Amino acid sequence: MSGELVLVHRDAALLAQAAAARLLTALADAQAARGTAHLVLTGGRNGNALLAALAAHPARDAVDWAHVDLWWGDERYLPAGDPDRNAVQAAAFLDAVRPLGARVHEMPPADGGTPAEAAADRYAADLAAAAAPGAQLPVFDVLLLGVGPDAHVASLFPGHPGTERTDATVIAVHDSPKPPPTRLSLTLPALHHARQVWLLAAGEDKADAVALARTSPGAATAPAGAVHGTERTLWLLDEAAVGKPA
Ligand SMILES: O=C1O[C@H](COP(=O)(O)O)[C@@H](O)[C@H](O)[C@H]1O
Repeated sequence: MSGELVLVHRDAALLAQAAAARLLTALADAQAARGTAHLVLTGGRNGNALLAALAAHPARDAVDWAHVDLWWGDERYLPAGDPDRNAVQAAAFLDAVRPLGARVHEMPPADGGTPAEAAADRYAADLAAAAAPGAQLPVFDVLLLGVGPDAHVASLFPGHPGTERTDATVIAVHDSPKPPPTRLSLTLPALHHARQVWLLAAGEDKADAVALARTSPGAATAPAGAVHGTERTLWLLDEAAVGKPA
């Protein structure tokens, strides 16, 4: 099992600022070690706040963005440009790093005809194309996961069949308990292809999910507690999400 660390910041804004600074260092370290960095992005409140802080960070360009691959852990399967797509909510960050050469791998948007399964297969193929020969996935340097109030991560929801899928790296998720109902998600085995997993949670409404996940009851009950990095698993929380002052 990888090393696990819990860091608690005063509030959500500080959490986003501190995580952004930490992420820039992690990406620069990955590039120093391997020349390139693979980062998996998350949607949701905390993921969006982190990306906004990253885009505005004075040390943003300490990272060589021309050697960064940006992936998504999940996406809401909606048409391109829909304001509820994770990639659209991250547009300010993506628009800041694209001109610097970052390779942005968005999950396919719904086009009114392509089944979500075909879109998932397409993203799996994109991932495989970036992997070492014979592998299905690149090794992600940092994988960001926003923890939902029900302890879901990516689009893997408690009690939902997606948490059990081991036959694919990317799946279509139907009847999601959180709108929209159709989503694309990396599976648990794919999420485990990361050196560092960072779980983000801020706010009182996340306290129960964090407490439950930290007891590791299993993926079917709390997917957030079932994802671990091969080198490190980092819980990045604010005081409200731990339910008491640190
Ligand atoms: O729908 C989603 O929600 C979660 C967490 O969102 P939050 O707003 O409760 O923080 C996020 O991890 C996931 O990427 C997203 O699609």
